[in-house]
Amino acid sequence: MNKQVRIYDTTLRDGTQGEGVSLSVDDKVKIARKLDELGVHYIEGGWPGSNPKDMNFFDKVKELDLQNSVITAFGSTRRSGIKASDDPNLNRLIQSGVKAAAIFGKTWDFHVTEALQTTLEENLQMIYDSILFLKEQGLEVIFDAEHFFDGYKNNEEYAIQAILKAQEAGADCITLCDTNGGSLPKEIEDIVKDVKEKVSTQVGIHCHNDGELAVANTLSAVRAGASHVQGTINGYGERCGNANLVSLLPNLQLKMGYSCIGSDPMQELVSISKFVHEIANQVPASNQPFVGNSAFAHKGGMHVSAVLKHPETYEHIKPEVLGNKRRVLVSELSGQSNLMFKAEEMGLTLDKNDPKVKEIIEKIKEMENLGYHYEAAEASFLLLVKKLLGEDITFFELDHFKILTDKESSDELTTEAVVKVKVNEEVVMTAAEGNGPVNALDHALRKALGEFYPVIHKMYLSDYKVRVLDEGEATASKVRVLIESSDGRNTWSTIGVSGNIIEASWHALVDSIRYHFMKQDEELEIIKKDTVKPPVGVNNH
Ligand SMILES: CC(=O)SCCNC(=O)CCNC(=O)[C@H](O)C(C)(C)COP(=O)(O)OP(=O)(O)OC[C@H]1O[C@@H](n2cnc3c(N)ncnc32)[C@H](O)[C@@H]1OP(=O)(O)O
Ligand SMILES: CC(=O)C(=O)O
Repeated sequence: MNKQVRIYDTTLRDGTQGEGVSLSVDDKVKIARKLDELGVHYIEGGWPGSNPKDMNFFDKVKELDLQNSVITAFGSTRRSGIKASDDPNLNRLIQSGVKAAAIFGKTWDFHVTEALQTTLEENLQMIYDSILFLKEQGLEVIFDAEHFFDGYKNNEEYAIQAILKAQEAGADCITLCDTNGGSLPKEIEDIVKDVKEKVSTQVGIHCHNDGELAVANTLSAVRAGASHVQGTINGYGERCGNANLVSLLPNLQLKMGYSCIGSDPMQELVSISKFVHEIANQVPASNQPFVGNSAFAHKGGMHVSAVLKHPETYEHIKPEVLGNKRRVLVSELSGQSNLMFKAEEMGLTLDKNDPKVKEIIEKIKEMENLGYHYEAAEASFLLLVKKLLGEDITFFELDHFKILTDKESSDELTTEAVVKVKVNEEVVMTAAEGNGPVNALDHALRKALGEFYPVIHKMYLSDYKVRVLDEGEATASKVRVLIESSDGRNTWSTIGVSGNIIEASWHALVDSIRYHFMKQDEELEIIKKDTVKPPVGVNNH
């Protein structure tokens, strides 16, 4: 049996009801294009009766040549006491030019009397009239039965009456909504089963995540017979969000065997999740299931040892099928397996039985005890390993540096750094200004080294983070400095730890520069082997 589930994405409507999420029309169009590539069946674009931006979206999206998705507009049943044909909201749904509309209506008696402040009978009539009106205009109509599960638990007879009204009016799909997000998977499953016995129309599910069960509840509804699934990319949505489609899709398709989207688009899940986070200006959670950076990151030595033998020992699914990848972290919790994996990844030849392996692991643990955190600074980790293996990755040595910060009466704060370094037995001293001590040091060091290694000008610092390690010591605390650097193509992270923030920054800075020189050196070797001229500015020291 080919089990099918229709995927209904509401990132552009319910997703934008999430705090901090605001999308421009262009953002919405870009996301719609991606969702179509992903192969969702419906894209709910917004509420045309709510604001001009959403109406604008429906105009713009017509220009896209969508291949897979039907654009849907959202609205509500007519206002109480007026004709459906006179309701501005319903009319805007038609004016938006969509082929499908989703309207929500009340199915919980409490909401009818308290929120709508109308009679139970009038609400049923509102549902009926609104759906009929849209059907008469030739639209496919999805009825979102708002608060259905709470309604069913409080007044089952009325909740069922409400959805039967929607069916009678010709709704194409009745979506049962756990609007307050408080239901449990077993309740959802039992209620959906009961509904499936009572209605012949397609049943859908729309769950909120207030009990952190939106995905589980949605899967329970599907088990009970729901075949239309609503959710949002990354789970954005009102309050705690909606069912996360990024988790639902692999669960439904790869674990439960439902056909939702193709297997090729499934491999784009990581990239789509990141794309939407980026456009919505949201910071992705590293531990986001399936697609997060840490979703397949193994840290404990025991885990790494087993994963290297058989990945399925600690992985519930293959990362590649979602476009993700396996990572191994190095820390004080590492064993030799972590080191061997990293060494291979970094192109180092290391024999598992070499006594150096144990020495390196011990050194890592010792350094982490001092406050180093190598999983966040892989470039420093590589330099440490190379040094312990006896490779010369020094490039230059510090003779000394001095920093002078001057606060003038004019309130101007100036910082100067003087750096004396030794390169190939030659001593060079430079001075430079900066907007702070680290910046001044960076400038002075670049001046000093630029003469010997012009490639230094190809790199720049892209991020600088400081963390106080033992807050109890107040200004005498130890600090950890993490520096991220880039050459425009690659980025790398380095670390320094000290009781003095300038010294910690110096260590991180020096590691960053050494790593860059080392990489340029390796690149030069490769280029030389390919008998191509070295890039301009690369020194063969
Ligand atoms: C469960 C969900 O997520 S539903 C979607 C919720 N999303 C949004 O609300 C975002 C978009 N909303 C909006 O832009 C505005 O709320 C609008 C334009 C739709 C309405 O704005 P206003 O007319 O100023 O009304 P307001 O938002 O204060 O109140 C909503 C009104 O709709 C009524 N209403 C609520 N649900 C329904 C319904 N299903 N059918 C008919 N009327 C409804 C309420 O009773 C209330 O009526 P009242 O003004 O007579 O008390
Ligand atoms: C329709 C909808 O968004 C809800 O009931 O949560």
